[in-house]
Amino acid sequence: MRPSPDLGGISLSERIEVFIKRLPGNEDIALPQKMSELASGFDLYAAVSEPLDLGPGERALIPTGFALAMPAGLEAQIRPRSGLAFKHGITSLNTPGTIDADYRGEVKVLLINHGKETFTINRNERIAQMVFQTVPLITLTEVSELDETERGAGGFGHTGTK
Ligand SMILES: O=c1ccn([C@H]2C[C@H](O)[C@@H](COP(=O)(O)OP(=O)(O)OP(=O)(O)O)O2)c(=O)[nH]1
Ligand SMILES: [Mg+2]
Repeated sequence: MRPSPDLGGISLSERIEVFIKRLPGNEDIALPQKMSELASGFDLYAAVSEPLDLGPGERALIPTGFALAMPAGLEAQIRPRSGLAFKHGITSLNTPGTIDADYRGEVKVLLINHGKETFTINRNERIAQMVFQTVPLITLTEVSELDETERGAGGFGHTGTK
């Protein structure tokens, strides 16, 4: 058996428990679901009270009907679904959206319509996906000088013309 790398206490082979709370009035909304065994993301379902029309260029904050509590050292990212983006131009404006470990409010999805047609978001429709990630606990230490590297300050394409 191969050993799991140590990620500061979080073992990749261990399941990490994240608490999810359905918010009142959302008993009919599906909880986030993985659509295949090893999917990265849990698909998120729209908790709009009635169908919401998103016209070309319009954006809207879509409720999901749940809140989370996850251990320190995790975050959740809200990412677009590629099918909605490809077929309809529907994506998440602030992708990847950041759900902080200490956030206890309703998880929301900021959608924008980059397509040419109005897109209707129905209750309980899958609108985005949520991927959990580990976030190392960092202390930022101010210094007056940084070490030297081969790259130095080169960036923004300095290694080639394309
Ligand atoms: O797509 C998103 C992005 C954020 N949030 C919630 C959870 C997150 O923990 C909180 C704050 O998000 P962020 O830090 O991106 O927003 P901000 O503009 O910096 O607001 P704040 O000052 O509250 O941190 O809003 C969502 O529900 N969905
Ligand atoms: Mg913030």
